[in-house]
Amino acid sequence: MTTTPATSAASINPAPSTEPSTEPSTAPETSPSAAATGHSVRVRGAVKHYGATRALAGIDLDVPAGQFLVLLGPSGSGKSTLARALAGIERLDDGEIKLGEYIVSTRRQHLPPERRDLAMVFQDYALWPHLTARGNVAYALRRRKLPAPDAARRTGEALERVGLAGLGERYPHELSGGQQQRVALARALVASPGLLLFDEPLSNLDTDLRERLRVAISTLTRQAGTTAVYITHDQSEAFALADRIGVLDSGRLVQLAEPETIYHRPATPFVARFTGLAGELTGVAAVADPEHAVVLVAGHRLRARTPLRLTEGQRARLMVRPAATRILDAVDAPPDGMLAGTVIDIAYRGRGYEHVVACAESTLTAVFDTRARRRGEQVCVTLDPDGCFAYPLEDEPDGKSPLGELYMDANDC
Ligand SMILES: Nc1ncnc2c1ncn2[C@@H]1O[C@H](COP(=O)(O)OP(=O)(O)OP(=O)(O)O)[C@@H](O)[C@H]1O
Repeated sequence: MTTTPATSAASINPAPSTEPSTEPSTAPETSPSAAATGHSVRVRGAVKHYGATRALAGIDLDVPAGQFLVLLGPSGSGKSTLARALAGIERLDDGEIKLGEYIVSTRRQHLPPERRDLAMVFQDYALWPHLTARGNVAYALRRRKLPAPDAARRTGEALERVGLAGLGERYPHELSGGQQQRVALARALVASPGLLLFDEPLSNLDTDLRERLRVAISTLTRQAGTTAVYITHDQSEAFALADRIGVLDSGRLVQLAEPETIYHRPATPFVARFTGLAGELTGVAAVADPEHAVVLVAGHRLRARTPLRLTEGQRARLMVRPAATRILDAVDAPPDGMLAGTVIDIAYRGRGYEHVVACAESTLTAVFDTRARRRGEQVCVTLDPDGCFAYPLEDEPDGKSPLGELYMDANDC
């Protein structure tokens, strides 16, 4: 099979702004035509080591053309390495990457970034400091060999699409961080690449800007019909953007699914934790079938989903989504599905209050009520079985036991 995208219009972004102020030499373009739609992405057995560190431990991944995939994982899980391997910035030790019809990486062959018909948006914008906003965007069309009026028109349109029509003549140092990232987005979109790679593009921006630029990335990428692979460690960003989410843990893809599936059926305790919990409880499975279990927690019977096989009598960890919790007035003997607890903290969230509640020798955070409870108040917490997941306690791969820990970021989902 050939390894060259014969009709590709290579357009990886220029080097970061720390580079000398000369434009890098680039391979001649194979065709001036733009990709009409995105490329499919196929990764098989991708392995990458840095010395003794295994950054990618055999990744298999398929992204259909035009889909928006978010790779979600903690620091060091291999997200950037995978994105850089897709871009061609890193060489794989083993495995294969196919973009559209063309194999671009194998153990022996490696197509350079500028011939992969993709563009990348980085956390630090990576704009040329010596070029204006317009110049930076136009740079991505340099190898299209378009007539000058066409290139100028497309550059102007791209700046307009990202809301920077009036700022084209400014240099990067004359733009805010959000505006610089909009330039980077326009530069990525202008050449209509087959694949857009985003490496934590919103990390340097404040909350309001993040939200607005996230919407711009979501809408403009989808309008362009481009395939997107977006890297983040922020679960709320992942749920908001993705058609599908791939969760990475220690160089492995541990779940790849629609956001709804990741949220309602996290495949492992790691996925559940990393996608937002109010807290964790331990108990013993009293009743278990393939889909659900009743777990006895401090004498209370709590129903939960069972993403992994759980047998009766087995010790279980019950993981609770924030949205599955609700606070009620205390009752003498809480019925099944409820726990008695004590409010230890309260946070105002506009639409109501989130409470931290000590119960069953653990702590649940982000327990919602429209009215504020008092610190020290005795309450009941109801747990919706659809937002609770019971896993065998001894099957946890990381062996962590975060009972009693507070889940500070659990309010995002
Ligand atoms: N150039 C390098 N040299 C040595 N080790 C590296 C290099 N790049 C990455 N690693 C290691 O490979 C592993 C995966 O790193 P990678 O940057 O892909 O993770 P990540 O999920 O993107 O993390 P972050 O969110 O912090 O950027 C980590 O253990 C990291 O320390």
